[in-house]
Amino acid sequence: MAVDNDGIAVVTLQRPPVNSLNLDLLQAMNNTFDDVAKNKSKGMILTSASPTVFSAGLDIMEMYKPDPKRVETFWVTLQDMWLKLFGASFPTAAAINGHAPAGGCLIATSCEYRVMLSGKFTIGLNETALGIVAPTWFQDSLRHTIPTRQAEIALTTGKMFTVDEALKVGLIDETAADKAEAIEKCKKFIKRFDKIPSLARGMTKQIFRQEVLKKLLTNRQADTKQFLDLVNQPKVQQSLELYLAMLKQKSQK
Ligand SMILES: CC/C=C\C/C=C\C/C=C\CC/C=C/CC(=O)SCCNC(=O)CCNC(=O)[C@H](O)C(C)(C)COP(=O)(O)OP(=O)(O)OC[C@H]1O[C@@H](n2cnc3c(N)ncnc32)[C@H](O)[C@@H]1OP(=O)(O)O
Repeated sequence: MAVDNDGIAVVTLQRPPVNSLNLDLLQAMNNTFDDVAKNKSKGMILTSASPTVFSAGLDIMEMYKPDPKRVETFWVTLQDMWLKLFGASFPTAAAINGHAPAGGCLIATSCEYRVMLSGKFTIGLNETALGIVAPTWFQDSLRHTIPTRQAEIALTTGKMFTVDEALKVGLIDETAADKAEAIEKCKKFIKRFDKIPSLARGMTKQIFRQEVLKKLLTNRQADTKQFLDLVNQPKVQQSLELYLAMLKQKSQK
């Protein structure tokens, strides 16, 4: 992960090939979010070092034949990442310079503003299409971004939106021709707050988001147990094995 700082922190996810979210990347993200808060940056922009993938979502290898202690730490660290990002008092924006399926979409929808590169990229919560249920807080992040009815249809169908569709439904706020333009547009959004007192802004955002945050905070243990029960089911392990094989086969074509 690289951080440039000109008052606005540009945080670049840098875990080739597809920025899949494993324990190490999530821990690095959490440390970075803490640093951005401590450094009193004007705001933070999340982007990717890959030219085609913003983030492929959760690293499936963390869930396949997992070590019991590590997989629990993995989930708790993912919860922490979301609580820090969705609940950040500083302004946040995502310069989405590639595909953003599942957990990649979670990161983007946890930010306050999204600019995505025009092109053949897709974004969405595709969990149901993979035979799994998007956790409540994943669903809440989407419901917080697009109209409830559109969110329900997208979640139940596991819809991956094209860039045009995402713009139309409000899943992204703007498009850009390239990464530099996406970052500039995100900076422009963050600079809108230059004349707004940051304490009032931050508290207003937290009040606006508190219901959703509280839901996970009060249900953390149950949410973790639900995940662990699911991931340890032989049938789920079988599906993960098949899915991994399918991804490998596709990448070798
Ligand atoms: C599937 C989960 C099933 C069960 C989970 C069970 C229980 C869990 C319960 C609750 C959790 C619910 C929440 C889940 C949220 C998630 O985020 S799950 C992850 C979902 N992500 C995806 O489905 C994306 C899969 N990837 C892709 O579609 C493409 O890779 C992508 C469009 C992002 C990029 O395409 P491309 O540039 O062509 O790259 P390749 O496909 O060729 O991939 C390059 C190598 O990267 C490996 N890889 C890709 N995605 C992942 C991943 N998410 N985790 C680990 N590894 C991944 C891919 O296999 C290639 O590897 P190789 O080079 O062959 O070694």
